[in-house]
Amino acid sequence: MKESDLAKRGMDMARSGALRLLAGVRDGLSLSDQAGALKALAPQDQARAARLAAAVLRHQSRADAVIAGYVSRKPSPQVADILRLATIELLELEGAAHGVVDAAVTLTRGLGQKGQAAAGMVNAVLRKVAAHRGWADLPPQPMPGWLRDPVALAYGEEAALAIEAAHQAGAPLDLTPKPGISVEGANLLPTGSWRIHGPAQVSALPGFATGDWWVQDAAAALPVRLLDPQAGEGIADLCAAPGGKTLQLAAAGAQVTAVDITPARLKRVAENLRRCGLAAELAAADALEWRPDGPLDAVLLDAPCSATGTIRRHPDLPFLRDGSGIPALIDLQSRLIDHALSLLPPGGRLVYAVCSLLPDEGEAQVAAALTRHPGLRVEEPVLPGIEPDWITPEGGLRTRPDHWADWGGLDGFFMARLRKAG
Ligand SMILES: C[S@@+](CC[C@H](N)C(=O)[O-])C[C@H]1O[C@@H](n2cnc3c(N)ncnc32)[C@H](O)[C@@H]1O
Repeated sequence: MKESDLAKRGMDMARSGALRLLAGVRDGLSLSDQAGALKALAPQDQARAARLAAAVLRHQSRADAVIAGYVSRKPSPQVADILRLATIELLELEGAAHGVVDAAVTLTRGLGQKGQAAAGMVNAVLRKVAAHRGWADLPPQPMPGWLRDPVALAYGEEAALAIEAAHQAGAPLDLTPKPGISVEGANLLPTGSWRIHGPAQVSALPGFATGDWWVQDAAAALPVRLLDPQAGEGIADLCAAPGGKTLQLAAAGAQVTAVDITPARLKRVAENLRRCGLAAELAAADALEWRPDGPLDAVLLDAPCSATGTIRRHPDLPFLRDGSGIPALIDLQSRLIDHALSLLPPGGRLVYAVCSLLPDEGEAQVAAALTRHPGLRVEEPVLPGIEPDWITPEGGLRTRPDHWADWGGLDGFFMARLRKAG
């Protein structure tokens, strides 16, 4: 087969793979749930399929707005995804019109009898889409109402739009190195993380095999920096998997116990520790019931949350959630805070963190903990590289995807360092 035929075949496989992933998301499966679904494809085609599916999820509302101008009635869900994929390839990824349109028509025909009937429409619509002007002026995909309303209320309408633009732009690759290590080919960020822009195969990067660093968003690396672990301290990492923060604590020389309720996820902590040559005790347990064998100096509680701060990396999240699980998460978070505090001696410190944009899971949780626990204090963050406006009135640290816009943003997190009464 000629090289150009091989490339076309690979691209066609990636497109079909992307459509399978999108159908999975419409059926309620996350992209990471579907990690093994495209095993039959070559690794580079799997990666391309995942990138195409993510692009459709990031730009869906913009693609739908363009397509709506050229269709007379609503297409079936499968045809809608084919039209969206082709529209995004044409207008966002600047794919060659004839190749993209032909591929979309072939994919539509592959849907059986109904597809045969729709193929002519797909061809006609996409020829008009290819000539469409004004794509860049369309607003970014809005967050769903259950998320947008509280975000706009908390940070303002302008910030909500900037957050949506950051979701659309996606995220760079951030790495946390072991102390004293520089990462070849990456840029050092002010907070100490290293950043790589553009697509990268993580396992092929220098330093991966030798365990010099691990993948961790620059914001996700801040809770451990805020805790300021010292060599030899006994620290519990509650809700630890897949273990980015466990690795940071262990690399600082702390005696870490990593607790997680999901044994399969705890296995990933073990794998990450092994690759990086670091050690921690692992406990598969409900953090609400777990108690340490000996005294602790500090606890890190990276609580289960809505994960709405990570939409740049998980563009499927807004399509999979409807916000109905948030009250139960808020209740669990406050019980976890109370239990974490009960594990500490007087004067011990707790860092509470969530990768959420919702103040109810962050700022409000800390305010409520302060009223439930007289004598508990918030200690203001003193960390290299953080911006003064990330510090909240109650002394926590709030990062948002639209922060550091010129450097590629960072995930939405809230964290606070709490000191138990002495
Ligand atoms: C936000 S993730 C933690 C990320 C992790 N700290 C890191 O830095 O890689 C939340 C974790 O909480 C765990 N989890 C949820 N409920 C739990 C509970 N009651 N006890 C312990 N772990 C729990 C989940 O299995 C999940 O791995």
